[in-house]
Amino acid sequence: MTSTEPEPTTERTSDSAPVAIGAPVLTVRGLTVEYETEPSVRAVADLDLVLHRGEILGLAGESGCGKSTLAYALNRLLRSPARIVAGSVHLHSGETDIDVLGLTGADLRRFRWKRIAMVFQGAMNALNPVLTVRTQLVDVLAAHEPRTSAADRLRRCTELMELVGVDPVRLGAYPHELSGGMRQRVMIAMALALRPDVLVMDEPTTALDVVVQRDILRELTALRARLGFAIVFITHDLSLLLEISDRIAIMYAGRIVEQASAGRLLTAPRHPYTVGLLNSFPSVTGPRRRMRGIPGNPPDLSAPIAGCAFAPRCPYRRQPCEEHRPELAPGSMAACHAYDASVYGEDVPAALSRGEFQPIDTVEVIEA
Ligand SMILES: Nc1ncnc2c1ncn2[C@@H]1O[C@H](COP(=O)(O)OP(=O)(O)OP(=O)(O)O)[C@@H](O)[C@H]1O
Repeated sequence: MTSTEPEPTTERTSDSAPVAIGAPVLTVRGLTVEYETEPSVRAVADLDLVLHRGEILGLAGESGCGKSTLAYALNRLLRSPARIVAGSVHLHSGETDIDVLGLTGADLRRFRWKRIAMVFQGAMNALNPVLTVRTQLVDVLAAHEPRTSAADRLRRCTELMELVGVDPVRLGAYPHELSGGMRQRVMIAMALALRPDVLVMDEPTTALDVVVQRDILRELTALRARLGFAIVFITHDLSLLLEISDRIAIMYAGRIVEQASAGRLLTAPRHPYTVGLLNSFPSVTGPRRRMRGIPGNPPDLSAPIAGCAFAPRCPYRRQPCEEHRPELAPGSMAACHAYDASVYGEDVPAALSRGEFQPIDTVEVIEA
């Protein structure tokens, strides 16, 4: 059992229903994605991830760290110039083990929506403006389950609308007759129409006001408890992820640098980047603290990175950080040399253990 493969647990969700987090449903190994531009951009690098049945995995990181590229790769939705250059993605559904990167043609079309469905950024504007909600939902069902009768499809449309909290009388509405929140709920209904194993959500609620956003997310977590699908939820809003996720993976420069339960991440973050992110937003429930952003910018992913990609912005960097890349090894808590005294040259800095992040110009940076 490694840090990327937690023990199956039973979590309690916001609706108080116990959720069994089960066996792996999606396993990603060594995934590497490049944009073949001039120069090429390595947006996802050697990434490992295990998602469990019924789990909500939050994926956080600053803009440009590769979150969307990863999401699109999982669902085989990447378009040129993006290319998956290495790695594997396997979906485990019952007795079936699907090699996602090996799918082509009709198998690939069947896989999308049916196994992994996606709700992406701005999805609520992706509904066809000249078709009613009913027609669009029926189209998804008819395309993937052609043997069902018209009456069955209509019954299913009503069920789906009820599932996402929209009155089924709205099935006859055109998208412009619905509020943003309702359109987003309809998109979630479409994504759930074929009972997927995994729902990938890329910034699905950022365009909505906070109250509507929270309502939708509360219902979504209740739905996964009832239906048992797993969710990969992507946003740069770490405070939101801490509320809804079972587990959180922090991405930086195309790699996962820390992965932990939401509770552990909040109370005992390990990677200096995670610490920096946590110090960048106000805590609603925790103690008041001075907020500081992380100075500097993420690295240019078109240039080779020697050592730790975060080192130039890290107040705890030492010489080895600039020379060798730290790995998120099985069993390790964070991809950071500070947790390996044999490389770092001293014990974990006390300020890092306390979860403090000080901008580099206000602390003494110790070079080995
Ligand atoms: N079509 C493209 N051609 C070249 N490079 C691209 C392309 N799309 C994305 N990239 C680059 O890939 C890297 C990862 O981008 P990606 O959109 O996956 O990050 P992200 O974390 O999802 O960002 P955001 O939160 O802003 O959506 C960035 O450096 C970006 O500039």
